[in-house]
Amino acid sequence: MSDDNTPRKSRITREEALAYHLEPRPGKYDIVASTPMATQRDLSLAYSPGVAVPVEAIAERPETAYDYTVKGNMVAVISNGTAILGLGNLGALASKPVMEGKAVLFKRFADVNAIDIELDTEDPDEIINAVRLMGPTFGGINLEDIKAPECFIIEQRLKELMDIPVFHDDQHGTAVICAAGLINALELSGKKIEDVKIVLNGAGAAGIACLELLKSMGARHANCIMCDTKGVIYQGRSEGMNQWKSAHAVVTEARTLEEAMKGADVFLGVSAKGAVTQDMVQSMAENPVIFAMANPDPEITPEEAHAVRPDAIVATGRSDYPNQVNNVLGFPYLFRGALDIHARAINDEMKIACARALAELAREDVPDEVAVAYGRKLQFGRDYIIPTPFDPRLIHVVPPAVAKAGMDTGVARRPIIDMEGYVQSLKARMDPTAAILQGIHARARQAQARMIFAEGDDPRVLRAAVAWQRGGMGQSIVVGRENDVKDKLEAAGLGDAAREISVVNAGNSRHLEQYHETLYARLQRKGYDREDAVKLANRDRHVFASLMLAHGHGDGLVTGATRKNAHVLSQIGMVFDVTPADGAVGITAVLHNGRIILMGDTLVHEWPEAEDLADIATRGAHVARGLGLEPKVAFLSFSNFGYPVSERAVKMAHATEVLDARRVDFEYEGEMTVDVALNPSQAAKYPFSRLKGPANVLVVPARHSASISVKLLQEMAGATVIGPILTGVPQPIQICSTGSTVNDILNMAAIAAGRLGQVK
Ligand SMILES: NC(=O)C1=CN([C@@H]2O[C@H](COP(=O)(O)OP(=O)(O)OC[C@H]3O[C@@H](n4cnc5c(N)ncnc54)[C@H](OP(=O)(O)O)[C@@H]3O)[C@@H](O)[C@H]2O)C=CC1
Ligand SMILES: CC(=O)C(=O)O
Ligand SMILES: [Mg+2]
Repeated sequence: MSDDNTPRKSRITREEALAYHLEPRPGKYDIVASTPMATQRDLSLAYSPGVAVPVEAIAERPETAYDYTVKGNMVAVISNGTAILGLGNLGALASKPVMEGKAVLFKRFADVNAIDIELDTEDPDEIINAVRLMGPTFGGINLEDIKAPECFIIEQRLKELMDIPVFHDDQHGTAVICAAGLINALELSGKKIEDVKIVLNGAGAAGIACLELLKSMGARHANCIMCDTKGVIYQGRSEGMNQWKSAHAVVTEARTLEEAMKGADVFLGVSAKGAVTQDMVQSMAENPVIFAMANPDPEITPEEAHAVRPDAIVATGRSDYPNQVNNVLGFPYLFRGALDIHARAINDEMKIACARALAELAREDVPDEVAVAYGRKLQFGRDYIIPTPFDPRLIHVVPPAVAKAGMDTGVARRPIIDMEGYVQSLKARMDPTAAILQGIHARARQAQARMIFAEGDDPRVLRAAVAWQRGGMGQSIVVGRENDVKDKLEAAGLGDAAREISVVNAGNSRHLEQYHETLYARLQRKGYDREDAVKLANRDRHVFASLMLAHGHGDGLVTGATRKNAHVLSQIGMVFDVTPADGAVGITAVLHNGRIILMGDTLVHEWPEAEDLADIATRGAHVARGLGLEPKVAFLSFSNFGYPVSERAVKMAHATEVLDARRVDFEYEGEMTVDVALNPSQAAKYPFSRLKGPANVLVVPARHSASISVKLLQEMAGATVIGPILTGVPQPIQICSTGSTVNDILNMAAIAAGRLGQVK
């Protein structure tokens, strides 16, 4: 956490942004089948002849399309690229990264399936026709980054033509979030919407919609001045006008933004980077509210605004400043609520319900996990006027408010009867694994560790080290040769990072003598003379990095991306006690399809006995708790509770007896097969089992079975694998695998920094 209660700014580079879109596959999403298509029977059901049955059912009763197809959870994100963020008209193709991004946000935040469709035309009639014809496919249409005034015509006409919600996000999504933020900002500055003087810059899609919504909430027409590239929109102006702008023209002497800003209480920017100067901000009324919402760069930065007006409440559209007023807080949840009532439209009442729900949520006590994720205490106030996008409450607070408003105003085809049940179902929609990864990174960010990256000769490691430091996670210390690190950073397009991260090696370390002494003291009775120890410390980066950690010249260590686990562990063992006898255990987290399991031992014990298996279970339970899971341990084998009989299975059953004697405080059971451990219907055959629910910690008989299982899940199912997490030792050391990506290395660094595996 930073001392000044503001988040650390994370910088991203051009190269990082391109790499994010390039890897692991071009683009940002895949489409995944929700049914298996494995057998001849599946084929007959999913396709011919079985598919004829739902076809006929839908032809007879069209509303059953919501039951038999993906329509009811499917939204089209449609653009022609004429107003891509604040970048202007860059065309349909160039808008695709933004539209794919919106599709991913729909999925990530509200479990709505969305697909991007870029239409290569600026002709409103062509767009209207294309979208109208797509109607049967989707439960809703999200128009995006289509410029004004064409967007108004397109949306209005499609609303008339289509029987599903048509929603231009830049208009109404932005207006809703702006309204939510403004309700709270005005509350904090002690002003009323009826009284405030509002200046809005940008008379396009977002601007017109924002002002309309605010007026419907009480803002007075005469108090609102709208500006565009030609200045103030006053009554009688003829240049650059259209009917939508005219509706907001006022009688005023002001002709420029600068003149309009004098004495204004509120500035709303949905125009372009840098459109507002410090002088303009300076001239505003007391306790001014400034929402500089242009993306990716605001009209004025919070630093610039605060420098001249410390009393200002400032928001931007970006995620790296406090108060992110961005439509990402709206569209996922508005559509979730609308889809769940099979809505015909998203109307004003639903939008206002969304704005009020967001405004109210920001005033509530913020759960610890959100505070941790943002690395600072979030409390309703000038730096927290609106919930943050990663707030896990949004999914079950906002859609019910939207759905209820839709039901009350008659747009629901299928009203929700059991609202409480609906709230529970929304909670269950969210993939807990995302929250777990977020938690790992949040805890690490809070620790602000000086992370030692031992393998500075590897470009992946260097990119991870740069991302660690630039991402505000802490300081990066790279072990490597200065010139080599510099060259490799340059080759990765990160040349300027060479000055930012520390590069340490035996040649430039001030502590080399100390390291030699420590290593010699440790190894002298293991057949090493002083010269051996000196050479080892100087030449082996795993040993050198471990010595740095041992002397407190770093707070955590990540290595293993370039050499096999077993080798790396034995080199670390030159400095630290990391053998099975010392209590070390490797636990791997496997994340897939919204589930997480922890598997052990994947690193240290080759062939564990019953006592070792009990240790592994205990360490697995410790890691589970560190991740916020209540541990349920299953000892796995090929048999269930004694049948078929085998020496190998018996040792797994004995492990439960060891835990009985130790009186541990977590659930465990065994031996059992993996399906009985994970599948409640299989588990039901053993009603005496002490596990209440599916296991989440799987203890396997030996390291080879652990390795086979993890790699099989990774290769066959595409599971995300984190680990092996080295646990049971006091030092925050984590060992990656040779196939690690930059993200995998960052995850391991975060685990080390958060001391997830460490024993107290
Ligand atoms: N934070 C958020 O959630 C959102 C932010 N936005 C941001 O709002 C901005 C506008 O988007 P959108 O409404 O879709 O685009 P449009 O193209 O529909 O409208 C742009 C408007 O801004 C005006 N404008 C452009 N540059 C200036 C300037 N320097 N000074 C004054 N007015 C200017 C244009 O004036 P004229 O009419 O004279 O051409 C036009 O009225 C973008 O930066 C976008 O990123 C948009 C949606 C959501
Ligand atoms: C956030 C958004 O939709 C925009 O800037 O266009
Ligand atoms: Mg947009």
